[in-house]
Amino acid sequence: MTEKKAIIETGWNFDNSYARLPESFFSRFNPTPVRSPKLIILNDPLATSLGLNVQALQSNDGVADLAGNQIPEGALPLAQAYAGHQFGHFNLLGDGRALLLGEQITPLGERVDIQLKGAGKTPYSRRGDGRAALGPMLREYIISEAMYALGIATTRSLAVVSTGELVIRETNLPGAILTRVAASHLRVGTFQFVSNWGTEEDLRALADYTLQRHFPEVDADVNRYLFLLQEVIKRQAVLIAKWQLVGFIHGVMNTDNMAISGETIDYGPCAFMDAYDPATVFSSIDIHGRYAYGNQPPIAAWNLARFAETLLPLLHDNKEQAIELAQDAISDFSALYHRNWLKGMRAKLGIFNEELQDESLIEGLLSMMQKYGADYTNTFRALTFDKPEDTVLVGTTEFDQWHDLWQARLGRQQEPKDSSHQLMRSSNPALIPRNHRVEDALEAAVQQGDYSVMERLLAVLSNPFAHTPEQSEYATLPAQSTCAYRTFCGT
Ligand SMILES: Nc1ncnc2c1ncn2[C@@H]1O[C@H](COP(=O)(O)OP(=O)(O)OP(=O)(O)O)[C@@H](O)[C@H]1O
Repeated sequence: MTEKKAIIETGWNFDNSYARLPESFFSRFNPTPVRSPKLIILNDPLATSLGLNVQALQSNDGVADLAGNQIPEGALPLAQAYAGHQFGHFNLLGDGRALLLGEQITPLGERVDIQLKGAGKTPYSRRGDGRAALGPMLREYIISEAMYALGIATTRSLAVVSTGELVIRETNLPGAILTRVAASHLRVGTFQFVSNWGTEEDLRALADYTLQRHFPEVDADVNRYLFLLQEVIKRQAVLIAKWQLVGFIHGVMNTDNMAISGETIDYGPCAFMDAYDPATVFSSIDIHGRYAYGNQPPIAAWNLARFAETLLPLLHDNKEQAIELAQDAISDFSALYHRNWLKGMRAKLGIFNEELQDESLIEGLLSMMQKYGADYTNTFRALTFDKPEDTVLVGTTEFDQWHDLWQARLGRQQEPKDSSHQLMRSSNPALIPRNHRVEDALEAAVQQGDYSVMERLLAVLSNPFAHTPEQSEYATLPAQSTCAYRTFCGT
């Protein structure tokens, strides 16, 4: 009897709804094969939840899929066209180094984009090489997965494959491809592209597609395009509030990096704030602080206004009335954002009910943190565990006074102290991806080929609210302040 070798199916289950949109929205294009692909990291739980077989993905065939060296059955690779305001300047862009393989239909019936980032040149590459370097792709993997564990809507990372080829940047760097998973890659910039270069029919097709994909609950008797605008605004209000609450700085909030789904997208120059300061900027290219921590909410509103402009022809036949509808919707953003932020801040301080003075209590703490350069994450953590001695604020009379006010505030609510502690524990992460920890992990990986540092970091980051001793170790600040820390994008 001859033994049959069992073939394990990878589990790709593609549908390609985006490819059914007007042809001008994208370019069908295949990935450019790479010399010697090697699997660096695979996200096993994510693969399983997508209906993919981990063992099959680890095999030569699986790695060839993730490297773009072969096209999985049912995939229809394409580069999406989009435009965007980059630092306020409008440009025609598009996937210059990413290719959408297709939409994976998961065992739960959900539809997610599977995209290879760094898969080679596309018609939108302009002068770029279509490639990505290993360090930045691992960085995207680490931070996006940390954001997911923090409960923040985000694109996810399925795998990183090294290519065996070098990419030429300031120096030669090892190349890599990231497999990104997203609810979709529809961006504010996608609408800007169609609004500028398409017909009204194209715009309606895009808006209808987006509604069907992300907001299928839309009622038949409402203005569906106004509903789309309002829902996108709501999702962004939730998202940006969550960023602010954990001290996340995106770094490059261009309109092409604002996802219609409400997920965080593009982990280029992002980083987490250490000492609390609204003016914090990490990105080396953000010279004027346009995307500083404290500017993120108004910048989100600005981006949403650009989104609203694209929808004007669909909102109402009468231009004036369309503008009025759009303006009303946009003006809701700051109140929506503020409500989400305040709710989150109350939770961070163990407060369940609402009092008018809560905001001044919160502002009081934040301004003390700013004055004394207190670490944002660790201060809330210290308060969570009644360990104010762990913050630099202790010893100042301002802090003692503030602490009394806070305790009195907690005393005025009906909840037992234990419940407040529970709420704080689940609202204040024990740790965030500290810049120096991320850099250490990347250095070991890229310079020495040692992935163990990154794997340990990913393990502690996967459960940020556990408050274990190991996490405390990872929460320590670097010996020197990281204020001078700079991130770079476009690699
Ligand atoms: N090496 C490259 N080759 C070709 N195009 C590139 C390259 N790097 C960036 N681009 C393109 O430049 C534009 C802006 O780059 P940005 O760094 O914001 O995007 P990205 O990180 O490649 O993609 P995404 O926003 O999908 O995460 C995008 O259109 C992107 O495709």
